[in-house]
Amino acid sequence: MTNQRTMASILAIPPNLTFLVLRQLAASRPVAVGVPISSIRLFTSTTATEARQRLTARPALRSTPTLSEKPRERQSEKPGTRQSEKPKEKQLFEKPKARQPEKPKAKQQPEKPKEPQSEKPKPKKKKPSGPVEKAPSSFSFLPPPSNDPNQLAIPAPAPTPNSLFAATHIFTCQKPYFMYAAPRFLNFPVNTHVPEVCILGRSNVGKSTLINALSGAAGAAAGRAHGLEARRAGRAITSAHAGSTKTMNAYGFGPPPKVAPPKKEAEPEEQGETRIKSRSERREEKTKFSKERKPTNQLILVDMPGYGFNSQSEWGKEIIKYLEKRKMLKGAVVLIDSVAGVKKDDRAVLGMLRDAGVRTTIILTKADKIDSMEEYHQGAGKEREKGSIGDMCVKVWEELRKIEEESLTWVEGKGWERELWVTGAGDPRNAGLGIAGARLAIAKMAGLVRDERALADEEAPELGSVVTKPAPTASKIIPFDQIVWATPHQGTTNPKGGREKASF
Ligand SMILES: Nc1nc2c(ncn2[C@@H]2O[C@H](COP(=O)(O)OP(=O)(O)OP(=O)(O)O)[C@@H](O)[C@H]2O)c(=O)[nH]1
Ligand SMILES: [Mg+2]
Repeated sequence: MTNQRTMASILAIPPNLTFLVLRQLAASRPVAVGVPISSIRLFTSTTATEARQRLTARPALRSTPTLSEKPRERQSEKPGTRQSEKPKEKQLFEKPKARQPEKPKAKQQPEKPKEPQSEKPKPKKKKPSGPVEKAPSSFSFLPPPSNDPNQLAIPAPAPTPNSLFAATHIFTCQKPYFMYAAPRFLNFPVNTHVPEVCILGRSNVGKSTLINALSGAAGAAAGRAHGLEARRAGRAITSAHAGSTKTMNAYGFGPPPKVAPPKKEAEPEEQGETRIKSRSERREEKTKFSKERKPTNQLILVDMPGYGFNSQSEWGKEIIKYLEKRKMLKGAVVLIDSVAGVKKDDRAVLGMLRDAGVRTTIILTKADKIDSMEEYHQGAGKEREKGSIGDMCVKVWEELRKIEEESLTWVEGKGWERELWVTGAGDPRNAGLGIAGARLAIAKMAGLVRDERALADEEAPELGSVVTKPAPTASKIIPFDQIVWATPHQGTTNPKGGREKASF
């Protein structure tokens, strides 16, 4: 019986203390217990397993916390303040349930100021500090008459909307297409149908930026075209570092022209000729009929590597070959920095164009670097400031006239265009400054668009200034024979017999 009672009392003892209790019992009742040790061990082991089962069963009854609940517990519990760690007394005195609702109040308070914050994103957009005036889409100057004592540049009359629209359509009706990059002239694919215009200028003058602006990239976007993304969009890669364009890169604009496939000419043997063809003739013939691809675009612009700083002499040699040999080359656009003006390298390239007999148009770039839009217009006024765009135009004409002295054909109005076009292709403030005009200048040179203004820039005036009359209709062009030339200090006589004053 005593053994049974002992065992019963042991049952109520926690399992971790059974061994100690048994030792105490053995010490207090050394003889009377009389329980074999093996049975005690067995008993203790069974109670331990039962107790373990109970302990393990308790957590199983609890619902396992979800992922969303876990962070809540962590947020509410500060380190060292877990409820399980707190003494029971504290848990009793504390009234967490009553205080807990105060926390959401603290959360609600910051929510109120958030609403007005979300309503005020606009103050971040600061208005540009620069002028708000709208940039002219076409901006060009004509040279003053030789007898003008002031020798001021004359703002050219605005092109007709028809011709501006036609030129803009070519460049923007579809995405530009990056056709190829040719490191050497030999790498150029054969082209017998699509007119080409090349863009020349010193390194960093803004050639690639202008090409992007022509295709519709606005302002800063035109001057920040980098990497594969720009390539995929058909854009020219630009950089603030000189010498970024290292190959002759061709870009296609406008839809493909409708051209009939080239027909093979009759063989000389068939015509009874026995002449043996030279190697270059055979190669040309072979490429002409077998390798020329179907035209993809209406117009090709070739972005040339810049000359001057960071350039390579090899590029110059290849460019000269291109200018001399490319059959579909309709003209060259030479870009000149509005601030820097004509440099030694520019003179050398203009001389190259003169020698190769390539028709040339000058476009002034970075005109936005002149402080305000007012100064553009002051270029033509009598109270103009020094260093205005008008002064720059006068200097450019002087240079061109010096260069043309060595040629009989490459002359004002024939070899080079008298009208100077002013642009700010990469201007972040006045996006698109003069870009529509530049499109017209290029499309006109390529023979794709007619300039409908009553200008006679084919020939330089010998005496006085050119009289231009507003065209009665947008499409009518006054023939060269009908243009009336003004004599110095006199009015002009129009064909109808009346007298009219020289315009400008
Ligand atoms: N402010 C202003 N910056 C321009 C303009 N045009 C070009 N730029 C900047 O001038 C830098 C050179 O432009 P690019 O178009 O890469 O010059 P590039 O002539 O092609 O230069 P290379 O390829 O090195 O021969 C870029 O950082 C352009 O953002 C402009 O009209 N106005
Ligand atoms: Mg470039």
